[in-house]
Amino acid sequence: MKLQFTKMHGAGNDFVMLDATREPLHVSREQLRQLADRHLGVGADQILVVEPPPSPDVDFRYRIFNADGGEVEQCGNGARCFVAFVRRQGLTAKRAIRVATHAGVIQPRLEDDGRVTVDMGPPRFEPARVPFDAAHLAPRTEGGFELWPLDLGSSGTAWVSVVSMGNPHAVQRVDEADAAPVAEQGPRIEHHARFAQRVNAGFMQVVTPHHIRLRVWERGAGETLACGTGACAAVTAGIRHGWLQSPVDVDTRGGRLTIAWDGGASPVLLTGPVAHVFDGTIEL
Ligand SMILES: N[C@@H](CCC[C@H](N)C(=O)O)C(=O)O
Repeated sequence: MKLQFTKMHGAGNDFVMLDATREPLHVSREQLRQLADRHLGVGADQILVVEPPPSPDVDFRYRIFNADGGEVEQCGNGARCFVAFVRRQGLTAKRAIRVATHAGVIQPRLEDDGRVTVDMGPPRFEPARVPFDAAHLAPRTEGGFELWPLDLGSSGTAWVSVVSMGNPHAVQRVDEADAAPVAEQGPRIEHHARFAQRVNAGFMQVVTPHHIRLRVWERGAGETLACGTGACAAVTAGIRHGWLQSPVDVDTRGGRLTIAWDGGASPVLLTGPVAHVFDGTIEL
C-alpha cells in the first residue's frame, strides 16, 4: 500500500499525519509501528489520522496512535499540529476548529502569531483505581491535593499526583529536570500495577510559580521532547498543590508551552508552536 503523509512537530513532539477525510484508511497496528519506527519508517512519537466529522456539531474527528501502535484518547501537541495540517491540506479555512477525539470534543484555534491554543477541557483528578500496593505507605496531601506513593522496587518510591487530561498522567516533582531519572523510572511508572491502562510519567521542576521545566516519559512512545497533555497535567497538579499560579510557562527539551487554568471545572488552555517538516509517500 502507498501512503501519503505529512511529518509535523509541536515543540519537538513529532507526528506522522494521515488524511482519511476522503476515503477510509485501513492501517494495521504493525503498519503504524513501521511508520513510527525511526530506522525502518518515517519516525514519529504519534501517528494522527484525520477523519470526517462523526456529527454535525464538529468539523473533524482525529484519532491518535502511539509509536507502539496503540490507540489513545488525547494528544495536546497533536491537536495543535492537527489545526495546521487541515488548513495546509485545504480541508478548512477556519482558524477555530471543533474536533472529536476519544476523550471528547476539543477546540484548537490558530493564533495571530502562528502558535495554536487548544481548549483541552477540564482536568480530572483521579484517585487510585486499583488497590494500593506500595509497602504500607499511605498517600499524603500537599495544598489539599493528594500525592500517591508508587513502589518502584530498586528505583525507590515515587510520590506522584494523578491527573487525567482525557489520558492518564502521574506527575512527580523533582529538584532538577535535567537530572531526573526519566529513563530508569519512566518505564516502571508506565507499567506500574496501579494503572490498568498504563500511564504517562511526568518529572516537573518548579522554577518559579509561573515557570516549570518538564520531561515526560510517554506511554507507548518513551521520553519525548515535549508532551502537551503532560504539561497540562503537571501545571494543574502544581496549581492544586499550591506550587504554581496560572499562567505557567513550561520549558520542555523541545521548546516552550504555556498553560492557563482558572481552577475547578474551567478548561485548561495549552498554547505552543507548530511546524511542518516535510510531505512524503511511503510503501507499507
Ligand atoms: N504527546 C502527546 C500525548 C500522546 C499520548 C500519550 N503518549 C498517551 O499514551 O496517553 C501530547 O502532546 O499530549
